[in-house]
Amino acid sequence: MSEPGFVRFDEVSVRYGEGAGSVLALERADLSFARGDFVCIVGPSGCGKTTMMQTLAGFLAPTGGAVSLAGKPVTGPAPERGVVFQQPTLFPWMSVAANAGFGPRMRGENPAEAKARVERWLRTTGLWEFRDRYPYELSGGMQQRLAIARALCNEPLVLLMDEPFGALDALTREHMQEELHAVWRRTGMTVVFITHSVEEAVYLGTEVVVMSPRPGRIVERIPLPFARDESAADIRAVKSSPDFIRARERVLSLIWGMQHDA
Ligand SMILES: Nc1ncnc2c1ncn2[C@@H]1O[C@H](COP(=O)(O)OP(=O)(O)OP(=O)(O)O)[C@@H](O)[C@H]1O
Repeated sequence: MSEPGFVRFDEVSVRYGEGAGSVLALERADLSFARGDFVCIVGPSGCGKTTMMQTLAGFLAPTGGAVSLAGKPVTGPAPERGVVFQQPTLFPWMSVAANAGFGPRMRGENPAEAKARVERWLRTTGLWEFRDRYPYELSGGMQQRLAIARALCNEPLVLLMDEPFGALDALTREHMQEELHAVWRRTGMTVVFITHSVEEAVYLGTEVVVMSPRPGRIVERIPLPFARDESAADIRAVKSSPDFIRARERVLSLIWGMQHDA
């Protein structure tokens, strides 16, 4: 079922600007993974995580190498690649349901099908009873759930998340991690997730990808068992288990070592 090259970064380099003042943000980054994987990218600040994700989103063309999804080169943004940012970019004048259904509506999809999909994802993200409210009536966590529901209403092949829980308080963040994990388990979707929280990455990821300081390269890929463990639904139990703490410390010491050597 799963294709190892579902998402591929082939020797991807990105240089911002030209000449002496230019910045090489990413240098021949190579990464490939299968459909259904939950890939968490971590690394020191400024190492090129967002740059890498933007090449997959199609917001940024690499200066070298190529990015592909499901065998097709990425040449620009498309609904098959849903993006969720740290700040939920919602339309304040639209209701929750209208925000969620924006993509399908813009593409002129069959209204009954679009409506069913909106209901499905608003129910999945616990927002169905708030469907007639407006973004300002929602908490920060609910707004971010809506941003996720809106991306999922486009039925993307891959969901790209750049520090999606970075602006939330610690308790809400943990709750959101649990919810995202449950949605991922239920749907088997493919996720690329950038985070500064190693604990979050180790809990959510089927794999943690560690990048070097700028220019960013992939220095280590660490497969993780926690996300796929059937008995691991209880976030507190997982995060306090000795195996989890060992894995978290391993990733932390890798990043710590790189920052120290830099
Ligand atoms: N538009 C731009 N023009 C010039 N330099 C840029 C631009 N965007 C990013 N950079 C530089 O490229 C490097 C990588 O940035 P990027 O945002 O991808 O890193 P990051 O790992 O996501 O950082 P952080 O963890 O701090 O969010 C940084 O040194 C940054 O200053």
